[in-house]
Amino acid sequence: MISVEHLSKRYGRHAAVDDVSFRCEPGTVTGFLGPNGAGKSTTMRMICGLTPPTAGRATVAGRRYRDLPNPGREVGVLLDASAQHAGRTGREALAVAASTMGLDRREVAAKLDLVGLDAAAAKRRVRAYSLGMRQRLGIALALLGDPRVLILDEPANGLDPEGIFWMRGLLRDFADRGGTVLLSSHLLREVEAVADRLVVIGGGRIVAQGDKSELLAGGGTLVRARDTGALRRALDAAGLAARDSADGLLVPAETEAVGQAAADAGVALAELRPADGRLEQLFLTLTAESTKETGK
Ligand SMILES: Nc1ncnc2c1ncn2[C@@H]1O[C@H](COP(=O)(O)OP(=O)(O)OP(=O)(O)O)[C@@H](O)[C@H]1O
Repeated sequence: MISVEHLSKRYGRHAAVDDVSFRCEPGTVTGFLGPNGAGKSTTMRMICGLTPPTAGRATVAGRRYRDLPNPGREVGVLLDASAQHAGRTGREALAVAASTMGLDRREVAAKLDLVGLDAAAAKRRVRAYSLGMRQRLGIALALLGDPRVLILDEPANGLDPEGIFWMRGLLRDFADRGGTVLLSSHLLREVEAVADRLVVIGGGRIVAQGDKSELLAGGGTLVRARDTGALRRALDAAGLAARDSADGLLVPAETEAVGQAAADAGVALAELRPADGRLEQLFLTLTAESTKETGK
């Protein structure tokens, strides 16, 4: 369990994080979502005791991070995969951490295996690792002490599509066995695929939080046919109001009702899907604003 209560961080006059509160429960993956510069890393660093908050408090498993007697056994952290000691081999990096935590050396081999770093990769120095390999090593380090909580900042960065798929499975499995996961991303689709809950941050403030399905619902249905006129008449006949959108017709109804109306009228569809909901719209606006501000 992670609890964040009214956390704020100011740098001079700039509020990097402003009165942020949320909780992450056991058995769930919480996606911490926000555009670049929104305050995700600063919040995570405060949870892990690396940045002192200006106000507020964060606890992991009921205690402040720095009060945990053996933090690596309680919470696995991956904040910056490129911050690992470049001169060590992957195996050495894990062995050093295992000895600090008082773990059996066998854990090193088990975790290398779990994250898919083979014997040859384990013998190479970290400076020769790709970003994807560093992420895998970082995840191995986070999992080393078999913690019940994982805090991962942009763990999908640098992973290839197969790696991203693998990581989603790993995090889902971790949560399904009762673990608590907090992971950040600046990409909605990336966290949407694995998260149960979403916390959305923009300009240092929480702008939305809740169950993923609730936050993503409510957009209606997007439908497209080659014969738009026939589709419009079919929807009319079924009593469904439709309006034009850039991608087709937008209908404030479930996909099933829209598909049925088209089928009843014998209209062939080219596309039928839930339309982007409020969260997508909100997130697009946030991202556009941050791009304007930062020029990124
Ligand atoms: N040490 C610091 N000194 C001054 N300003 C900082 C510092 N660390 C972060 N900031 C500022 O705080 C804001 C939030 O940054 P943060 O890194 O937490 O955002 P983020 O959501 O993690 O984005 P990114 O994905 O780009 O890292 C930004 O405006 C950033 O410039």
